[in-house]
Amino acid sequence: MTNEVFIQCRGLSKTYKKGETTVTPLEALDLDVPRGEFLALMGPSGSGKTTLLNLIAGIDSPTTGSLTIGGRELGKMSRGKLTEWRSRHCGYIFQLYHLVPILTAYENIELPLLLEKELSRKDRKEKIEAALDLVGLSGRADHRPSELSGGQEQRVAIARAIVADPELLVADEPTGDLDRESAKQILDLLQRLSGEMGKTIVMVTHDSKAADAAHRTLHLEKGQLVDSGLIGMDASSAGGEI
Ligand SMILES: Nc1ncnc2c1ncn2[C@@H]1O[C@H](COP(=O)(O)OP(=O)(O)OP(=O)(O)O)[C@@H](O)[C@H]1O
Repeated sequence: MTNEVFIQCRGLSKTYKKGETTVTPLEALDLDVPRGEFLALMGPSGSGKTTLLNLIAGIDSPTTGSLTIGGRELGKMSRGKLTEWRSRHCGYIFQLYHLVPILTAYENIELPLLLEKELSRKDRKEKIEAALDLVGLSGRADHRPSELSGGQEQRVAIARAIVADPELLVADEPTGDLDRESAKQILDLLQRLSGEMGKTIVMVTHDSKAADAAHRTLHLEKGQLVDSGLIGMDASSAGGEI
């Protein structure tokens, strides 16, 4: 982990209006995430975890406040620019993998690379094989999702998330549907991705054992952080080692 703040949220809020009702899943949130940190977010159902994750991943835009990632202000980007930013800089890992069932592991991992027109078939092959090797599934390239275990499917999904080499990975309950042993393999992999490859990882989880794999755990309640999300201000109560 470095001292450089990679993700910075200041006064970050998200509001949805449905008819007469206004819902505010996130309210005036301040958060610093250093480059290379593996951060876990916990909190009760409806506390705003997925909303925060989707803002950080550039899937949704904040209503007010600022969100800067790698020096770029995401809140000011148009929809098109945000989509372009996301495809280059952020890999998303879902609880239920979201693999395409009719494609093989190799073809699923290839999907994000098809957006990069300048990459040749050979370049793609090298990257896909490296990603398969990293997640320990080199022998399963030709298998479809239905021929893989849940843990293997999640490893293919992680290979797909990292194949284009984004600096940031967001994971929404990546171990939520897995047994202990498969969950441990996924968490070990995420630790390696931050520790050895310098990826910044933000992971939502309900499982405190999964959160233990992260450098730091923050808790959300009613759209606000219970612990300070700022580095150096309250590191002890944040449970972090930074
Ligand atoms: N698109 C939307 N329109 C209206 N309300 C929304 C929308 N997205 C989220 N919300 C509301 O925002 C609140 C926070 O939702 P969010 O999904 O971020 O919570 P969560 O902490 O991830 O919950 P869970 O652990 O159950 O996944 C909820 O009350 C939810 O109903």
